[in-house]
Parts: sequence; structure tokens; C-alpha cells
Amino acid sequence: MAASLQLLHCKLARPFHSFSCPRSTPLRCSAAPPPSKSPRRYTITLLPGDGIGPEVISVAKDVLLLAGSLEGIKYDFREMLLGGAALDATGVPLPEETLSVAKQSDAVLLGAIGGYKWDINEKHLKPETGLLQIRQGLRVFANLRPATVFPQLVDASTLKREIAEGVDLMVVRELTGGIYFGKPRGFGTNENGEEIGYNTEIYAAHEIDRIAHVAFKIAQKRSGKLCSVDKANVLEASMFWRKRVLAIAQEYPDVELSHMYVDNASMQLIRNPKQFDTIVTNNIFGDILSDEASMITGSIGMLPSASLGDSGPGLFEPIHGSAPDIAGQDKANPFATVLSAAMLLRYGLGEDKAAGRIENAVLDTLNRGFRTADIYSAGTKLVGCKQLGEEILKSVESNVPAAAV
Ligand SMILES: NC(=O)C1=CN([C@@H]2O[C@H](COP(=O)(O)OP(=O)(O)OC[C@H]3O[C@@H](n4cnc5c(N)ncnc54)[C@H](O)[C@@H]3O)[C@@H](O)[C@H]2O)C=CC1
Ligand SMILES: CC(C)CC(=O)C(=O)O
Repeated sequence: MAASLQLLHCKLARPFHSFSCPRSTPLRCSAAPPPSKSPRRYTITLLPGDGIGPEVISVAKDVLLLAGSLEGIKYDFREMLLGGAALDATGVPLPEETLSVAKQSDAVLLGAIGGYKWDINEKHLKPETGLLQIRQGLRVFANLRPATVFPQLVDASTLKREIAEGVDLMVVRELTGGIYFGKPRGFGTNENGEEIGYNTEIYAAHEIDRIAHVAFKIAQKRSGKLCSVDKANVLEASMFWRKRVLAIAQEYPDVELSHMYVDNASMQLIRNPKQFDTIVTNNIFGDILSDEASMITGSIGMLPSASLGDSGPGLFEPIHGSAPDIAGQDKANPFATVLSAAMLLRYGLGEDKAAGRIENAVLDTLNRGFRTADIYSAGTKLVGCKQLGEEILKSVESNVPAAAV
């Protein structure tokens, strides 16, 4: 089974740099485990989930298959239930079998979960609880969310060209701690007998230290700049976050560390996103800031993610949700999931060549003018999720070299 963070630490933390950032030089690590099986064969757990999840996973699976077969890779796919689909079939959002199969696989590719149908469910019967449980079950505490503005999509950004052009940042989000998991949590009544709901933002030292190490290492391989985002002017958990990040910084004298309050960071991302390179932040701030960062790139449908732990399979998923407003209409943008599949190959399996094929194919498809509605602009070709998938496959097949895209 792949040891995800070990692979990451040996690799380039800027997967798209070859076309988005000519100023930097690719880093390679000789310690990265070369694939030794021949033919290389991997077990991949697919979790399509709900809403547009199955639509985008179907495209990504085909792309993985083709890029893999062209690079001598074979897969055993295990499609399992998660979220609302699992609730309907089994009564729980994360069946034991799903977690067990996921744990035994080499990597996990997830679509999205959730939908109106389950919104009124109690907490333990919500699709979202299944998502949190699988992240925790796989111990994937480091969630990497690269936000890269592709030259082809500068005009799809809601920001002015001069602000959006060249943005290439990495949000390192802590994924298995903080307020999404903190206890006590729940509903009750206060001393006046009034109903209340409450949650706890809590971080132990080891949780901050390990995500800080990941972020510093990524920053080292990028531009050497790390911004830690918190709310240390108000929240004790953030004051402690900052203290630990400062302590860990002693081990990375080559990284220029800055701190920013989250309210300012959300404003600065829109004012001047190019001031950021690597951002490290807690679970909830990372969730929100990465959705915001996605719009700089043109759409939430463009942002992939990799969630990695110290050992075991990584979990790869687009940052978007199940988009119930467009589900079943063939309108979903599958690029985020396809790029998550590329991250799976690169950081989950060490299959750089197959990953590169997919990344180049995404750019080639954009170069050939194909767009889903969320990134459409005048003069480009509007297509649905399925047709975009077919175009990506053509680009994978033609294997346009990186220099040409
Ligand atoms: N990782 C996951 O599975 C996540 C699940 N959710 C769940 O998803 C459901 C909907 O949540 P929302 O807040 O509406 O967030 P969302 O990300 O599903 O949708 C927000 C907006 O972006 C659009 N959008 C999202 N992905 C797109 C894509 N690939 N292509 C084109 N447009 C896209 C949607 O149509 C919608 O207008 C909820 O049940 C929520 O809990 C939300 C976020 C993450
Ligand atoms: C639906 C939540 C559990 C998670 C979320 O919003 C996210 O990770 O993007």
C-alpha cells in the first residue's frame, strides 16, 4: 500500500508548474519508489457518492483507465457506497465494508456526497458524516488543494485578468481535526432554558505539528513562502496554532513564514492572490478559503485535492460538493475530478508519467476550446460533462507533449 506523505515529500509539490509557472525547476527525488510491479497493478476504491459525484467519477475512471493502459498500468476498481447512496442502501452513510475496502486499496477516488433529500437527517445519518468518517478512518490529515489559474481560463475567472493571471497557490488544509470533529458538540439548552447548538474548535499539539511539517516541506519545494492563516486575535485554538507553527518554523529556516488572520486572508485572496504561495490553515478555514480560491481559477469545478496521511491509501477528491442544482443534467465540470485522478497517480501511486499524461490532456482539451457551462466564455465550445470526458480521452490518447500545451 502506498505511503502517501512519504511519496509527496519526495516529489514536486507543484504538479502543474511545467505549464503554469516556467520560473521554477521541477524537483525530483531519487528516493521516490519507482513502480516495481510489471505490469503495475493497483486496487482503486471508487466512491461516486451523490448528485454529480457519479457523473464526474465516470469520466475520471475512463481517463484513469486509458492513461494507465498507455503507461502499462492495470487497475482493479472496487466501487463502494458512501454518503446518501449508502444511507439509502444500508441505513448508514459509511458502511463498514466501504471503509474496510478503502483501507485495503492503493488509493481512493471520491466524487461528492450530499443532497436535499438527506438535509433534514440527524447528524449521524447525514451523508456529510460519512465523508468526515472516511477521512478520519483513513487518517488523511493533510488535504492539499492546489489553485492554479490555467492560461486558457484566465477570462473565466471572476477577477480581472491582471489579478488572476499566473496565480498558482497551494492550500494545505488540516483535515481530521478542529471544529468538524471537536467535542463537546451537540444541542441542548442554556441556563435560561433557551435551545442552543454548539461545537468545539480544538487542536492538540501533534495535530498542528504534523500539518505544519507537511506545509513547510511543500513550501520548501515551491517558492519558500508559507502563510499560516488563523484567528489568533480571538480564538485560543488559533493562538495555540500560531505558537506551534512558530515552534516548527525553527526547523525550516529557509522558509519565509508569515501569519494572517482569516478575515484578512479571505479579502487578500481577492485583492492580490499572487502574494500567496503556500497557505496552511485549519479544517474549517481551509474549507472556506479553498472554495474562494477556486473561483480565481474560473470555477469550483476546476479544483482537485489530495488527502494524505503518514501511511495507507490517500483519498483524492474534487473540492466541490454534489451540486444538486445541476445533478443529472450533464452539466457538471469533470476537470476537478480528472485532476484529482492525476494527483492520485502522482502522489498516491508514484505514477508520474500517467499523471503527466492526464494533466497535459486537460490543458490540450482546454486548448482545443472545450468548456462546460461554468467555465464557458465567448468563442469556446460549450459541451456537457460526458462530451468533455470524451474530448479528454482523445487528448490522453494523442499524448501532446507538455511543451506543446
Ligand atoms: N466533498 C463533498 O462531498 C462536499 C459535499 N458537499 C455537499 O454538497 C451539497 C451541495 O452543497 P453546496 O454548498 O451547494 O456546494 P457545491 O460545491 O455542491 O455547489 C456549489 C455551486 O457550485 C456548482 N458546482 C459545484 N461543482 C461543480 C462542477 N463540478 N461543475 C459545475 N458546477 C459546479 C453547483 O452547481 C453550485 O451552484 C450539500 O449536501 C453539501 O453538504 C459540499 C461540499 C463538499
Ligand atoms: C461536506 C463537508 C463535510 C466537507 C466539506 O465541505 C469539504 O471538505 O469541502
